[in-house]
Formats: sequence, C-alpha cells, structure tokens
Amino acid sequence: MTSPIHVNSEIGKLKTVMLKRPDVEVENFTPDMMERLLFDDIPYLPIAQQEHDNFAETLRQNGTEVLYLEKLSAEAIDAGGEEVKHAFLEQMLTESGYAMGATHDALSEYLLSMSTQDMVNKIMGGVRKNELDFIPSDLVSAAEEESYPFFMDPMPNLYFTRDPAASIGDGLSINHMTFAARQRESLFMETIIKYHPRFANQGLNVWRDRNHDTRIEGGDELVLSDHVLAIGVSQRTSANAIEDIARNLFKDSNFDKVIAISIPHNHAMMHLDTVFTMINTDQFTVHPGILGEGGHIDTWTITPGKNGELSLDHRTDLKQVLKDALGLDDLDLIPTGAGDPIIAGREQWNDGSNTLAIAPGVVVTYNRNYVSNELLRKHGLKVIDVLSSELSRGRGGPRCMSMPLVREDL
Ligand SMILES: NC(=O)NCCC[C@H](N)C(=O)O
Repeated sequence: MTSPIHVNSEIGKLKTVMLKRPDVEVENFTPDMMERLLFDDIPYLPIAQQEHDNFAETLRQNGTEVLYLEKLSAEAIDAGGEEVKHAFLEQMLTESGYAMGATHDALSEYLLSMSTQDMVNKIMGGVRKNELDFIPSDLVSAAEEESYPFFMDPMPNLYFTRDPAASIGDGLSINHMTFAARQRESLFMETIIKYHPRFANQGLNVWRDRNHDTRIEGGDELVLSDHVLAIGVSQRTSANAIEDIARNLFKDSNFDKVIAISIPHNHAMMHLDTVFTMINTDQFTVHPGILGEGGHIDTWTITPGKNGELSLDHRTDLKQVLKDALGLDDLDLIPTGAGDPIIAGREQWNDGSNTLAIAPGVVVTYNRNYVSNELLRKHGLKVIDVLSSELSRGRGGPRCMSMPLVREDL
C-alpha cells in the first residue's frame, strides 16, 4: 500500500491535496484586528468561497483528489472517540489561554454541546463573548479585556494549509508557527495524523513535531528532489529550526541536503514560497527583489558532517547552487513581473511567485498576475489561472492554499 503521505518533489503529478474552504473565520473580525491576524483586508466571504471552489474544481479536473482540513479534523476526532474529543478541546482551550477556571468551564460546556463538525467549525471561526450566557468575573477579564469581543479568536489563515505542516517524503513536519495568530492551527494536523483512519498507524514519520520553541512554517519548506530540500531563513522560519529538522532528516530519511536560503524578513515575503517556487525539473519562479547585485543571495548548503554534526557550505550564486544540488547543466530562473520593478513588486504582493505545480511544467496561478503568467507561458509552461480577487487579500497564493499529501514520483 502506498503511504498516505508521499511527496518527493515540488512538481510530481499531484494526486492528493488538502485544502481548507474559507468560512466565517475570514470575515469574523474588525479592521483593528487585521494586523495581529496577519490579514491586510477583510475578504467578501461569498466570493472568497466561490473562488476557492473554483480552485478546488480546477485541481479535481486535473486529476487531483481534494481533501478538506475541516472535515478530516472532525473525522479524526470522532474516530478517536470521546476521550480524544475531550483531550483535543482541552489542548485547544489551553492554547487559547484557558487552561482552567470559570471561562474554561463555560467554553468547554458550550463547545461540547455541539456535534464534532460544528465544534471544529466553531473553533476555527472564533467564539464571540455574546454567544455564551456567561460573564467572567476575574480581574483580567473585567479590568483589561472587557471590551474585547472574543473568547477565542478566529483563525482566518487556515485556508493557507501549506504552513502548519509540510509533507516531506513519507512523512511530515508539524510546525511550531511564529505568530500567536497561527500557532493553534497545527493542532488540527497533529490530531489528523494521530487519529484519522487514513493516516494513523500507517508508519508516517513526523520529522519534527509542534512541541518546540523554535519556529518553522511550511511555506518555507520546499522539496526539490527526493534528496534535497530548500528551506527559507525567513520572518517565519529560524535557522535553529532548520538545523533541527536537517539533523532528523539526515538520521532517518533519504534526504541528505538542505539548502537554507536567506530572504528578507517582512510581511510581503514572509515565506520562501512567496518569492521562489519550483515549477519544472529545471525551472523556478523567483522574485527579483530577493536577489542582490549580480543575482546573489545568501545560501548555506547543509549536509551530514562528522559525528552527527552538520556541515555548511556558504555560497551566493543561487543558480549554481541549485544546478549543483540537482545535477542540472542549466536552469531557468523566471522573474516575477518579467523583471519590471513596479510590476514585480505588485505581482509579488499578490502572490505572483507563489505558483503551485500540479505536474512538471504545469502550474496553477492567480489570474490577477497576468504579466508573470504570460512570461511563464512564454517559457513553455502550461499555466492554469484561477480567480483571485478575494482570496489574495490573505496574502497567499495557490501554493500557500494547498498542502500536497501525495505526488507521483518523477
Ligand atoms: N506559504 C505562504 O506564504 N502562506 C501565506 C500565509 C499568509 C498569512 N496571512 C500569514 O501571514 O501567515
């Protein structure tokens, strides 16, 4: 039987993917919460859902099985039974700031009164104070949080399923994420892997779990081949987390090379996949804004060293580094926005570099990035563009919105 997670490249034919259909969580907040929730605007939900359905249908029409995070989560909890449901909720409440006490008890009673799917949807969508017939009487609630409308914040970034976990070979990393707005998200994937009949007891490797202080996010984790990963040193992924996962992979997997690529630490380029993606055996998108003079950028190729140590090779010629790691004579780095600084800046902001390869040379992109899309076509790629007016407001594109679970080997 094939493993329920099997990803040895960024480009092998996409057989199974996990998405999250945007729901109330993407509109259940006010403008003053946006920055903290890592959103730049509040999407118009019905259109965001239509666009997301268009994305999912596009994948299906191209032979990909589409699974949904929200459904897998509820199925996993139900498969685990009452004990797992309680344990999941306890962990979620603890991570939402309620390890015990009267508010914990009120929330627990409220959420356990629902069906499992409703409970999952409610946790994802956020719990407003006015939903419960309960007024907390502790000093913090009374003196500091009285006007704050939520007991539990919504999780609007859930539709970026790429980030809380990342498939690598026949396993995955379940990630400790950087900002509080996203940290609870990876608990869903942890629960799915432990209890969903499709994934539990299938010999999956968890290369690094979520119980860490150092941070890593899936948008930074790129599987370039069955031996080579690229991982961004970014706003969201720290160098020590990269060393940690590299050690684990070198010990227990076929991966023996991790290329750490340093990118600017800012909101527009929060992950490596917002500025760099692999789209064919020898083709990549790259945002020109990350390359310095002469196309240089800091990279460190990490390989197993002596006595379990890591060996580092610092180089700045990205093209040559990739050619060497992948054994290629040449490769095509295609600049976002055709290299025009205004267009590149605009289209990168709208995730023009964030392409999802569904087969070698076949990519799904946002239709709004028409200059980058045209250039990809000129470079021989098949570009399938999807609707993007509302989805793009969350600052993520087709790669961010998808977690591949199974890809065909090349
Ligand atoms: N892989 C990605 O680049 N994901 C996009 C995440 C966007 C989300 N608003 C965030 O800031 O985390």
